[in-house]
Amino acid sequence: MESIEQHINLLPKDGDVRLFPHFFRPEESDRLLHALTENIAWKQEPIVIMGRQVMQPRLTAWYGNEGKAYTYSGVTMQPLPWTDALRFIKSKIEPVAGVVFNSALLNFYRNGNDSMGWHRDNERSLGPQPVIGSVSFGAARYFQLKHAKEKTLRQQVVLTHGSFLLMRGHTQENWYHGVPKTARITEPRINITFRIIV
Ligand SMILES: O=C(O)CCC(=O)C(=O)O
Ligand SMILES: [Fe+2]
Repeated sequence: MESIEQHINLLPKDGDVRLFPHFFRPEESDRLLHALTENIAWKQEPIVIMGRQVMQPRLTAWYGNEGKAYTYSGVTMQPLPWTDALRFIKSKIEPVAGVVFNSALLNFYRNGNDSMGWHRDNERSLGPQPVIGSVSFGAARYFQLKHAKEKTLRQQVVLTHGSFLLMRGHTQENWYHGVPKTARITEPRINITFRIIV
C-alpha cells in the first residue's frame, strides 16, 4: 500500500498536503470516470455572492452516510446514498488517509471555463484540523494553494486522472485553495472531496 511517509509535504509550513499522482490505475480511472459521469445526480446550483444570486461555475452533488446533513451558504442539504463507485474509491483512500470518511462533495468541471474560487474548508461542521481526501478523474487541472497571511507563499500542483490529494493538519486554517479557469481545456474533470462531518 502507498503510505503518506513516501510523499513529501507540498506546503513549506502551517499545513500538510500530500499528493499521490497515480493512485488509481489508468483503466480503473477510466472506469470510475465513466461511472461517476453517468450515475451521479449532477446539478448546477445557485449561490449568493454579495447579495446576488449566481450559478456556480461547475456542477455539484453531495453524497454520504444517512443523517449527515451539510449546511452550505445557508442551505442545508441531505446527502444522497453512496454509489458503488464512491464506496470503492472511499475504501481505497481510507487506509492511506487513516480515517473513515462519512460524506463527499462532488464537483464536475465541464471544461476549462469551470472553476472553484479561493476558499478554505474550515466550516464548523468539519471540526478542527479536518482531514480531506480529494480524488480527481478526467482532464488534468491546476490546484492552487495560497497562505492566508503571507501572500507571497503559494503552491501549485496538477491534479491528474486517478490522482489522490490528502489535506490534513492545520491546512484549512492557514491556506486557501482553488481551481482556476484554464484556457483550451475542453474535456471534463470530476473531483470528489471526502470529508468527515462531526
Ligand atoms: O476540484 C478540486 O480539486 C477542489 C475541490 C475543493 O476544493 C472542494 O470541493 O472543496
Ligand atoms: Fe475545497
